[in-house]
Amino acid sequence: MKIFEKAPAKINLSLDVLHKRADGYHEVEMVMTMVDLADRIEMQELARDTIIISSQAGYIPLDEKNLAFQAARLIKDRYDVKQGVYIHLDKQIPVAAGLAGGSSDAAATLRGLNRLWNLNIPMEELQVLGAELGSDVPFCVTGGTAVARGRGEKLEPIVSPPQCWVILAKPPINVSTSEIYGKLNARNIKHHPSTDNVLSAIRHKQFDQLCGNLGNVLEEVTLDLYPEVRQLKESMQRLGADGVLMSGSGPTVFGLVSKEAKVPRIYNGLRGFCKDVYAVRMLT
Ligand SMILES: C[C@@](CO)(OP(=O)(O)O)[C@H](O)COP(=O)(O)OP(=O)(O)OC[C@H]1O[C@@H](n2ccc(N)nc2=O)[C@H](O)[C@@H]1O
Ligand SMILES: Nc1ncnc2c1ncn2[C@@H]1O[C@H](COP(=O)(O)OP(=O)(O)O)[C@@H](O)[C@H]1O
Repeated sequence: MKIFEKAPAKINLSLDVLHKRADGYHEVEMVMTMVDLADRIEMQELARDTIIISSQAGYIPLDEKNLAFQAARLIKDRYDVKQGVYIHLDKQIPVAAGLAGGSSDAAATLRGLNRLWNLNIPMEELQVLGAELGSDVPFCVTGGTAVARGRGEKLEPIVSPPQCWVILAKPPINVSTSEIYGKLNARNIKHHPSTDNVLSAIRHKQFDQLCGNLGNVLEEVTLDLYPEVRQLKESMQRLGADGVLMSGSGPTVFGLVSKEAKVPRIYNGLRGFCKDVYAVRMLT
């Protein structure tokens, strides 16, 4: 049997760091949502006890370093599954972008194999498994819109943000999440976003309020290290996006746009100097 799962990209509408923990992780408070840019994952049963990964993308690992491989191995080990699986990743989400492409592939693999092997694992249990693979995986298991706390695994689902266009632009650099967290001085953050204001704007479907309250403390680090990300943010603002923010640890910058008529100008303006530009909808 063969099944398919979609693995959408996430964006962080706000990302606050409360403090650095004794285990080295950072205690976060983030508002996360999914956008309509997704990898497509095909999973096919194999009688042999093996995990095989393939992808059309030449730039991701296809061995045990792949997060989809790790997800398959985890579920096989934990539930004593003797069959194998062939997993093909049709990558559409740019890699190491701050869009959780790998985490979403891992989450989709957990959901897919749960179906393929009729394991009937509840979603909450899949999220607990996902946390072993990465901090963003539990959110990606259920998707939607949520506040994430802890190191990202404590989730509180909330209503969808007001519908709008999301323009994503990734400059041609790779950013390491651990390097960015490593360079953050959690005791000396200049500007904390207000999670409450972001949540209130979402609950009351106030688009302008949402745009005015977007904030990400990791921008302080990434924008200083990579001036091209700061330039990209400024370009997106100049081209007329209503709210602009870096997603996660970067380097992708997203712009929220309410009027469809404004989208082509921003998209084409960015394409002039950035290859990876996408105009997508928020997933509601
Ligand atoms: C920054 C965020 C925001 O959504 O996303 P990305 O930029 O990666 O998409 C996440 O917090 C990233 O989640 P994820 O990419 O799953 O991180 P992990 O694999 O768990 O951790 C990678 C490294 O980041 C650091 N890390 C991660 C999460 C956290 N709350 N505190 C940390 O300090 C740790 O150094 C860890 O070794
Ligand atoms: N299925 C996968 N898709 C993308 N990247 C993957 C995957 N599996 C492992 N990786 C590795 O994970 C790292 C982070 O990739 P990704 O999840 O796309 O970025 P981010 O955490 O910034 O959102 C990259 O170095 C990449 O090589």
